[in-house]
Parts: sequence; structure tokens; C-alpha cells
Amino acid sequence: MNTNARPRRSVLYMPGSNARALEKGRSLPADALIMDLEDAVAPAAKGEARGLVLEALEAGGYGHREIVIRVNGLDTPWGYDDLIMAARANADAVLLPKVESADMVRRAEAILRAAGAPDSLAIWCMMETPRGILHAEEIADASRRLEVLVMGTSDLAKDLHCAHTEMRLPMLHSLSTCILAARAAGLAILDGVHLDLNDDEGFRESCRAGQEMGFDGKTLIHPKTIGVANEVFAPSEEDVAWGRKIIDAYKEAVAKGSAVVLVDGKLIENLHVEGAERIVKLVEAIEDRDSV
Ligand SMILES: CC(C)(COP(=O)(O)OP(=O)(O)OC[C@H]1O[C@@H](n2cnc3c(N)ncnc32)[C@H](O)[C@@H]1OP(=O)(O)O)[C@@H](O)C(=O)NCCC(=O)NCCSC(=O)C[C@H](O)C(=O)O
Ligand SMILES: [Mg+2]
Repeated sequence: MNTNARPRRSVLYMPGSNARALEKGRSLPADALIMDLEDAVAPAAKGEARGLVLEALEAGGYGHREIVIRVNGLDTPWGYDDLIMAARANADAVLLPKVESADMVRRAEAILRAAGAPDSLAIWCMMETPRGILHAEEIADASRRLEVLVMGTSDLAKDLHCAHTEMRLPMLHSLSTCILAARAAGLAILDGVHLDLNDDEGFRESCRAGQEMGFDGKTLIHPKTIGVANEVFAPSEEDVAWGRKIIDAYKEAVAKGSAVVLVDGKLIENLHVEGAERIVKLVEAIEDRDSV
């Protein structure tokens, strides 16, 4: 399924054990919220966090925000119960951590299905281990429920023994491999988190670098970073105006029997129009969302 027109510019992690954060998510301008049961929750608080997330979702009030539950791995004492809860909660997607093979996705999917998860419940996968990156292509093709790959650059930097710099150059091969796998399978893909909350300039730069690489949005750890991510990952006014202009010009050319047209001296073919249509659809989806 190609889900790239859905805005996922800003995707905020919220510890499932933090009731205040879960409450605050109802009013934040993030495109999606990840209610985390994994690394943001201490082992002693796992059960309580599962209950808080379920309660928050039963209460609702998250409006247009896409709701994602990050579960613990099936190799932990909490993963199975997390999946059973996620299958029955009113969420849009389940985020599987540290995915290393298509089989890991299929095992989680089988548990969700057996627990009565609706067909609409999507699966997102964290790409954050060397083995997972090496298997990105088979993971991206593992399930019809799969919609989004999410880079876990903190775990990845730890496992690669590389620096976690704002531009992520030491991880460039891993990032590009996952982008290739996601696009080949028609999935969306999100960049990893920027950990330094005092580094506003570095954060903006990392968003810009991610947007240029082809990511659909950025995962975030604090509400104060949502605005910049929304701005950087939205198509610019110039891109949208240019997109609309070439779509119109190309339509006219096709009506006259031509497959190419020059707009302001630039050659426009079908492939440029496809890119422009994606940008226009995305901006329309953002406008729809902002008008609610
Ligand atoms: C980093 C934090 C612990 C900082 O929290 P805090 O000290 O409370 O910050 P502030 O006082 O500045 O907060 C101001 C208000 O904003 C709310 N808040 C803060 N963070 C969030 C949030 N993430 N979601 C919702 N609301 C949030 C506070 O409650 C304050 O509200 P108010 O009461 O109205 O003033 C904290 O930001 C935090 O816990 N962040 C998330 C950490 C997390 O989820 N980490 C795990 C995901 S990252 C990861 O695992 C990546 C991946 O797996 C990898 O390997 O790379
Ligand atoms: Mg991680």
C-alpha cells in the first residue's frame, strides 16, 4: 500500500508510563504520536504503562493524530501482552522494535490476528540493528499491514559503534538502505530522533538533511520540536506552485497529443508530473488537517 500522501512530518514519542504526556498529546500539533511501552518505560513500570495507554485510547480525544503503540519485543517478558493489548486498543498502528527479519514481523502479525486485531491496524517497524538493516528489503515486504519503517538511530549508533552526529554521516549507508527498501515496497519512512534538546540549530539541520534524503518526517522526543519538523517536512510554497503549474501544463500538452512540454525552459515529462502530484496531494492533506 502506498501511504506516502499521509502527513507524517512530526511523530512524537511519549512514554506510556507518563500520564501527563499522554494527556498532552491530545492538544499537540504532531501528525502522529507513538505511545511507547519499550525503551522509555522502566521494567518495573511496564504493566502500569500498558494500562495507562489502553485507558488513554479508550478515553480518545486524539483527533486527526495517527496513534501508534510501540510494544516491547517478543523476546522480552512484556512483548506478547503488549501485542494483545494493542490488537484491542483503538490504535492506528503497532510499532515493532528491533525488527531483524520478515519472520519477526509475521510472528507479531499472527498474534495480532489471533487476538482479533482489525484489518485496519497497521504495522510499523523500527530499523535499528545491523541485522535489521541488512534485511531491510525482506522486512519491507513482510506483510500487507506494513506501512512505515522508522529509523532507530540511537540503537543503531550503539550497535555500529559509530558517532550519532546531527547529519548522521556515519549511518548514511544504513539510512539509504532503509529508504531504498521502503520506497521499493511503497512504504513511508521516518528519520530517527535528535537527542540534544538544547541544540535548536542542529535539530533544524538534521530535519533538513533528513528531508533532502527522502524521509517523510522525523521522530521526536519533545513537543517543542514539533513546529520545526512540521515546517521542514512540508512542501514549500514554491514547490507546490511549481507542481500545480507543471501538472496543468502537462495536461494541456497531453490533450494536444504530446508527451513532453517545456515550462519556464525546463523539460517536463510524466515522471515530473507524478512527483508533483505527490507533493500537491500531501499539501492538500496538510491543509485539510489544519482546517479541522
Ligand atoms: C526528555 C523528557 C524526559 C523531558 O521531559 P520534561 O523534563 O518533562 O520536559 P519539559 O519540562 O520541558 O516538558 C514541558 C512540557 O511538555 C510535556 N512533555 C515533555 N515531553 C513530552 C513528550 N514526549 N510527549 C508529550 N508531552 C511531553 C511535559 O509533560 C510538560 O508538560 P506541562 O506539564 O504542560 O508543562 C521528555 O520529553 C520525554 O520523556 N521524552 C520522550 C522520551 C522517549 O519517549 N524516549 C524513547 C523514544 S526515543 C527512542 O527510543 C528512539 C529509538 O528507539 C532509537 O533507538 O533511536
Ligand atoms: Mg531504539
